Amino acid sequence: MSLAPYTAVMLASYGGPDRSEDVLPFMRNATVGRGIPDERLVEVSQHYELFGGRSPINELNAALLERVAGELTRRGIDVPVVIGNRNWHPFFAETAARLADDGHERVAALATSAYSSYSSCRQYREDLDLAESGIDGRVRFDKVGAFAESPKFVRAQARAVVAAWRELRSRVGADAPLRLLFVTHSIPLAMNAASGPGAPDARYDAQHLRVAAAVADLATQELGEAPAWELTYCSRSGSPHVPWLEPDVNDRMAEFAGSVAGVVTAPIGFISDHMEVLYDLDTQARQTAADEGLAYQRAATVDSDPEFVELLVDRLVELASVARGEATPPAPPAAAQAAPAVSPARPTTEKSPP
Ligand SMILES: CC1=C(CCC(=O)O)c2cc3nc(cc4[nH]c(cc5[nH]c(cc1n2)c(C)c5CCC(=O)O)c(CCC(=O)O)c4C)C(CCC(=O)O)=C3C
Ligand SMILES: [Fe+2]
Repeated sequence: MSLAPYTAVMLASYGGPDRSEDVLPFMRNATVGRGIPDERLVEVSQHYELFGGRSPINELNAALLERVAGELTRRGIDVPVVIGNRNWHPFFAETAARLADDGHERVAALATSAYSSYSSCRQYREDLDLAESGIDGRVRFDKVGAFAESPKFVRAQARAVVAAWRELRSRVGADAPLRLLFVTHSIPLAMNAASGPGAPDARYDAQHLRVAAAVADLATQELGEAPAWELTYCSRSGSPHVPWLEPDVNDRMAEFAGSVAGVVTAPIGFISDHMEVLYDLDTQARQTAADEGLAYQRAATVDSDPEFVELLVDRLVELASVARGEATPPAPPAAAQAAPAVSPARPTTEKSPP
């Protein structure tokens, strides 16, 4: 198997600080031009300080990189896999320069964001473009697209949900009412509306709702009970006057107090135990649960699930065959096809809603 025309892979991630002095500069990079108030940056710095002034993201990416490289090798593909980040060292530009010096001209970029939105997708493309022009186009990056809506991703999430649900059940008993809260990163409503290729169902929240429904279906088959689930959000930032996706996972949990015995949170918006998972879920939401008298279990992220790593490498191989002209680009999610931005003439057999 081959990854031609690509001679290298860059794991393209968010980046994060490794020491206290770097926390604020990192956050200023991440939010430049975004109107995020300084109070919010100071508050989020404290989340990093709780964990020694460092983000877990760099070690997680290093380990993921090894697994991706291992899976490529297993398939007989021998290319270097390197890391590049949007907001901290090694920046895309630094890695791009190294790749160019090593003689690479076409590189496959694999972003660590599973969904499509400005922050998780287009901004990566824009920053890759900047890195390319910074080295006079000596390296060209092609980027793997959003991959959340694929069976391997859904199955990996479902395995994590099933394990967490069983764990919680064993603590609270067979009849206790439980809830399953899928959690993702909140984004501004305007960014949500602009996500995906333009169809209403391509919005960021709709992508998550489809993944959540598919995960819940699989988990139901496995568990023999149907968890009552909903989608909630974490990490709202920005000015209080700008609307972001809601409800916040903590607010929702507070509403359960008295009627629900426990909750499983499933961080489907994060591929590994990023700071949002360690702080927003394992620290803050866990505390909210304790305050509200709810039993609490957080489902694992898909990070080390072998099928997740397979999926990433499938997507790299697919990107390469598209670049070679042997395959057509992957179709957008089914729902996006069903509701194109510009409606074609409606078939006359279509039923109108009641
Ligand atoms: C959709 C999305 C993902 C998921 C997709 C993906 O994974 O890419 C994500 C991931 C991440 N976000 C991260 C960190 C931060 N995000 C911030 C700010 C923001 N995120 C946003 C969105 C997202 N963010 C948005 C709309 C903002 C407001 C500023 C803006 O409009 O762009 C800020 C500034 C402080 C604050 O405002 O909270 C920080 C520090 C880290 C690293 C964590 C670690 O260190 O482990 C990761 C993986
Ligand atoms: Fe973020």
